[in-house]
Amino acid sequence: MVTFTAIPSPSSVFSAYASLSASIMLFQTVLNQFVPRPVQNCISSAIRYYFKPRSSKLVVVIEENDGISNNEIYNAAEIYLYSKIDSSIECLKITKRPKEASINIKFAHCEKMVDYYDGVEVVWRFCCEERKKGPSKLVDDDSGHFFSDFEKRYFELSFNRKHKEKILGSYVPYVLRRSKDIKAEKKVVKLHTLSSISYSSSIAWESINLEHPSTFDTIALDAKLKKAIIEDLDRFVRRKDFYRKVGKAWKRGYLLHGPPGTGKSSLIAAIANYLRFDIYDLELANIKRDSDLRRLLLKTANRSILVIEDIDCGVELPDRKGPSAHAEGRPREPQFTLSGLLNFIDGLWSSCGDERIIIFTTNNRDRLDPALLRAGRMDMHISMSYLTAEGFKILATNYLDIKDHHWQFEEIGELIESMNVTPAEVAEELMKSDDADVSLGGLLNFLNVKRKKMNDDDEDGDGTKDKGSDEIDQVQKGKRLKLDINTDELPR
Ligand SMILES: Nc1ncnc2c1ncn2[C@@H]1O[C@H](COP(=O)(O)OP(=O)(O)OP(=O)(O)O)[C@@H](O)[C@H]1O
Ligand SMILES: [Mg+2]
Repeated sequence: MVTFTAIPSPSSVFSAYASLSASIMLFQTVLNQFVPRPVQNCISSAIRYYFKPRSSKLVVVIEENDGISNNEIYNAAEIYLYSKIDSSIECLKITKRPKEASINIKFAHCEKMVDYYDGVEVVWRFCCEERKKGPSKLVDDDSGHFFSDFEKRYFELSFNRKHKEKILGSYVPYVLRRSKDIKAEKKVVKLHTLSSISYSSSIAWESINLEHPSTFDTIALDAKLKKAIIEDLDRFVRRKDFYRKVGKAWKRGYLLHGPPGTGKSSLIAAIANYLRFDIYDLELANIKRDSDLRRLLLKTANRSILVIEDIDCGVELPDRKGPSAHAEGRPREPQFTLSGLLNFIDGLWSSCGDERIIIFTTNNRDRLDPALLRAGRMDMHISMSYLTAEGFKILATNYLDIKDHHWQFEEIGELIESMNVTPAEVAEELMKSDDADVSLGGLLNFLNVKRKKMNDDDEDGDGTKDKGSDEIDQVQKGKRLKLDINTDELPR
């Protein structure tokens, strides 16, 4: 069977075209004459929208500022992209403020960067335009500094629209997370101490950069104890959801106890440097009232360490039963009390702060109020004690750069094990010369003199060594570094 298809003749095509053009012209004339201008605009943009060829690209604009506050995603993108700058970038600008440790890098002109996430290509474009009208704005640069702003800055993030869910739901949160980590790495750790305000009787926090070089590598500690502390800190910082789930405040308390010069303050600095947490050094002797304590503690920031050194002798704390009697028999003003401190630790601050560490130090744990020692208050009791032969090797590596075994190590190690010598004493000897042989010779001499003095004292006295506390008893029995963890309190 044969079928015939009718092919339109050129004249019929031309006449159809002519009639279509005539209809469009008629439609335009009607539109111009009878329809108001705003409605005309709406109709034409709707027509353009429906007949425009569809692009597969989706562009997301991330402005620096929404007119009121900074855009967190913009700041995060800035930090994230600077960490990925490659040779394609032609011009950058750098800044550094006096209190910052490292330089800040920023794009100077419009730039384009390509990134890949889970196999998907994303293109970032940094755009920077001069503001056309209006006064320049004051902009907070995310570090508490304000500057006048003549430019409008934004990022354009473009990708294939079929990956919209992946990019907005997972890539953008990833950029936010990465920027937080990069910021934490760069963060300058601050030490906040109390100072009195000249025009009033109150006291306030004052901060300086913590330039204490102590780290877990430089601190002479029993390897197991060091590992346990690091693991405890790591567990603590990653357990946000756990603390929320069990309804516990996200805080952790450590009690460091041990003789002077055994590294309690150095360990605090090592913890702060490890976590990049600020330290708030609370000197109890400066605090007069509970209300001052509350005010100061409320001013401390999250991700910080509150330190109370020498808790046993910083201040005579009235006990928890209330005001004690004054020397003249009059009741003492109910001012700063131990219960105020403990209430705060247990309650007030716990409920309004996140990622807080509290560290108490003491030279003598036996002298502490039992209220401070009861289970659950301090999560970990860390005993810092006299130097061991193993600890000495860490100090020798740090101070003298001796990596391998030195011929004097054995003799020094044996002497150290046989007496109570603090890391501070040994560190001081090791600092006396750059020459390892000279330093170690000096240390050996120091240890021998100390040993002889100890023997002489023993002969003069009742034949026992000067122990003074239980802790030293444990040292004599070879338990040099002890770690008690209140295991009930440990999140698993
Ligand atoms: N365990 C240690 N590892 C490395 N260095 C140490 C250690 N202990 C002490 N030092 C050295 O001794 C100095 C004094 O130590 P640190 O101030 O940390 O002792 P402390 O236990 O806090 O003493 P105090 O009870 O008197 O406050 C430190 O600056 C450090 O150089
Ligand atoms: Mg100290």
